[in-house]
This record gives sequence, C-alpha cells and structure tokens, in this order.
Amino acid sequence: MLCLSSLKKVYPYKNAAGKQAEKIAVADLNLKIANNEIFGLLGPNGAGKTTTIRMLTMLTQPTAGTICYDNLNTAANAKKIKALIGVVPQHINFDQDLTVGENMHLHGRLHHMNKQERVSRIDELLAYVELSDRINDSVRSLSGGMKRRLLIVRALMHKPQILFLDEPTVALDPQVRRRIWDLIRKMHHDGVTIVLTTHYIEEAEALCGRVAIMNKGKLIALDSPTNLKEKIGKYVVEWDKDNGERDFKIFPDRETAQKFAAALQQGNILRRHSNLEDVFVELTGRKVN
Ligand SMILES: Nc1ncnc2c1ncn2[C@@H]1O[C@H](COP(=O)(O)OP(=O)(O)OP(=O)(O)O)[C@@H](O)[C@H]1O
Repeated sequence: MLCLSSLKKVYPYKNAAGKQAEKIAVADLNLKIANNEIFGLLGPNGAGKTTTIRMLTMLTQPTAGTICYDNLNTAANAKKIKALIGVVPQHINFDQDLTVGENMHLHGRLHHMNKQERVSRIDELLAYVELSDRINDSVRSLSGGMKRRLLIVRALMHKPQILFLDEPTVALDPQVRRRIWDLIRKMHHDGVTIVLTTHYIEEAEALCGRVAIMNKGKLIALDSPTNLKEKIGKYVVEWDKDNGERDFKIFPDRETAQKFAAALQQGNILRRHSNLEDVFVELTGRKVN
C-alpha cells in the first residue's frame, strides 16, 4: 500500500514583475494506492501530475506531508524504497551512443546487480519487449516506439514491485500506443503495481482500475472510470450551436437522452456514452486536452 498524506509541493519562482513568488504545484493530496492496481493520475498540463510522481519517486522533496510505502516513510527509508520502485520518465533519457545492452547494464549496475544477474535479466527483459535482436545496436538506431519499450523495461531491471510511468505514450502514434498499453497490462498481470500519469482520456479509460483526476494541484475526483462516468450520467447528446461551437448535455438514462435528441432543432446531433473528458468538464468547466 502506498499512502500519501497531506502532500504538498510549492515551487518558488520570480513573477513577471521580477518579484519572488510561490507556485503551489500540489496542494494537500491524500491518496491510498493498493498493491497490484493500475492507478492513473489524469489531468491537463500543469495539473501537478509530474510533480506528484517526482515526489513519490523521491526525485524531489515534498514541501509538506508524508509518503509511505507500507510502513516505510520516504523521509527515512530512501534506499530501501528505491529498491522497491521503478521509474519511467516522460522524456527518453538514454545515452543514445551506447548500445541497448550497455544502457541496460548501466542501469543494473546503479542497482548493484552483479554481472551474472544483469546478463540473465537483460536477456529476459529484451525478450519480453521483442528487442533481443537489437541488443548490440545503438539506442539511436531504434524507432520511437522501440525506445519507449526499452525505457520501460530498463526500469524493470531490478524487479521493482511498483512501476511509475510519467506519460508513457506521449507523442506516440496510435498503433505504438496500443502496444505500450499491452506491455503495461502484461506487467500488471505479472504482479507489478502500476502508477501512471496521462493527459490522454482514452489511455486512462483503457488501462486504469482507478483514476485520480487532478486540476490545478488538487485532487478533484477519485474512483474507477466506470463509477466516475456513472456519477455524472452515462449518456451524452452533442450538437452544433448557431455560432458554430459544440454544446452538450449529459443524461442518466438512454431514453431521456434520446427524447432530448429527437426534440432538438440543431444540426450535427451526436448521441454517445460519456467519457472521462466529460467528467473533467463537469467538474471544472474546462477540457483536459
Ligand atoms: N521547477 C519548477 N519551478 C516552478 N514551477 C514549476 C516547476 N515545476 C513545475 N512547476 C509548475 O507547477 C505546476 C505543476 O506542474 P507539473 O509538471 O507537475 O504538471 P503536470 O500535470 O505534470 O503537467 P505536464 O503534463 O505539462 O507535465 C505547473 O504550473 C508548473 O508550471
């Protein structure tokens, strides 16, 4: 169990007038994440997702609050916790001139794995993501999707129990994205707890058992995607307004939605199921993307 209590991060910065100011990136976050969940932090750019992940993975210190992995507090047990967690950063950060194998060895050495352990784990992991035949190629020669798969399995070298992925499919095309989703599901099936951030609605819906929706540093909703959608209403009618913009209304049942759509005098009417974007708009009045 991962437990966040009253977690807060404030960044000092200089404002436009050159005066010292404070940005509250994460405000009073309370969360519990169980073992073997796929848990998603969903929210628009600037919501505080990356800052939360950086605090959970001890890359930055919270301004206030506590983080506990079972009964281990991050403030006093950094070394033990680092052995439990794996981190997949948002940006690809390999040494691109080194080979695939060399990059994996480097990571294993940082985790004090001996050569024999490293060799057998690298074999296993590269087979897992179908990159075994690229072991001696430079990372630079891999495609974007291959680099992303390698980035993920590199974080699995030391057999972490919890894997954090910050925007795992950002800027990937839909086919490659689906392949990464399959890999995440496979790791979850093999017993790894997954915590990921995303601003892609369909990614959160496709993967996560529960999502925490964040906005401006605050947690605004927490539940399974299905429950979140049921809470706001499962059926949506969309239409063109006279000024060319789209409008929509959410309904709890299909019949009422259909009656409403049938009576509408507007063009381009669409009936559909609600999604997490609708949940976000209902709660905040603005869009995730
Ligand atoms: N080092 C920093 N100094 C000052 N402000 C920062 C710093 N890092 C982040 N912020 C600010 O904190 C807020 C939260 O940023 P964060 O990167 O955590 O959001 P995010 O939800 O992960 O967004 P993105 O998807 O764009 O990474 C933003 O307003 C951001 O500008």
